[in-house]
Amino acid sequence: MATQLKNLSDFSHTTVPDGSPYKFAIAVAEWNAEITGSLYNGALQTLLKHGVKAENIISVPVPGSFELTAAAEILLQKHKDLDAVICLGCVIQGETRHFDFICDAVANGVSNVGIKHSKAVIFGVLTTDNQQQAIDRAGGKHGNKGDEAAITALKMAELTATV
Ligand SMILES: Nc1c(NC[C@H](O)[C@H](O)[C@H](O)CO)[nH]c(=O)[nH]c1=O
Ligand SMILES: CC(=O)[C@@H](O)COP(=O)(O)O
Repeated sequence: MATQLKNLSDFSHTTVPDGSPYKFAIAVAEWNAEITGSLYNGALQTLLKHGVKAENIISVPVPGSFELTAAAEILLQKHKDLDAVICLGCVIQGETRHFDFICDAVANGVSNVGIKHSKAVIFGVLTTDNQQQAIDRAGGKHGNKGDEAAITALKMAELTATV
């Protein structure tokens, strides 16, 4: 379903687990900081709203979305008690194919890190044609992808703990 047909922050249709037992890390890219800052605030507030203790949330900045894969690997290596890692970024198409390489690298990279560690690594990265599309998905008319990423992390933490 395209984002235009749903709101990234509407979870009234689903049950969200209690987050109090779980520990999360949030890695945030500094590129497009005005966007990623909104994603981070959305993810953080959503985790806290659903019972995650502030002391159980590790937040780390990385230079760009390409570095999110390395951050997820480092965090899961150093913090064995993490239940999930949320990766937040915003990649906006420029004049060259650099966009394609970054998006492919991050999507495949964070997926592979999660599989390697048997922990959920959440792909909370906006990959947009332009700035307005990013604004619309970082607290704008389509909601906040950071909220969605946090809800996904909570659900996957419960799955990992209960299967
Ligand atoms: N153009 C964007 C970037 N580019 C930087 C890369 O992510 C990376 O930091 C660099 O290639 C060095 O390894 N990053 C974003 O997150 N968003 C962009 O739009
Ligand atoms: C996604 C990017 O790296 C991109 O914004 C960089 O812009 P350009 O492709 O014009 O160099």
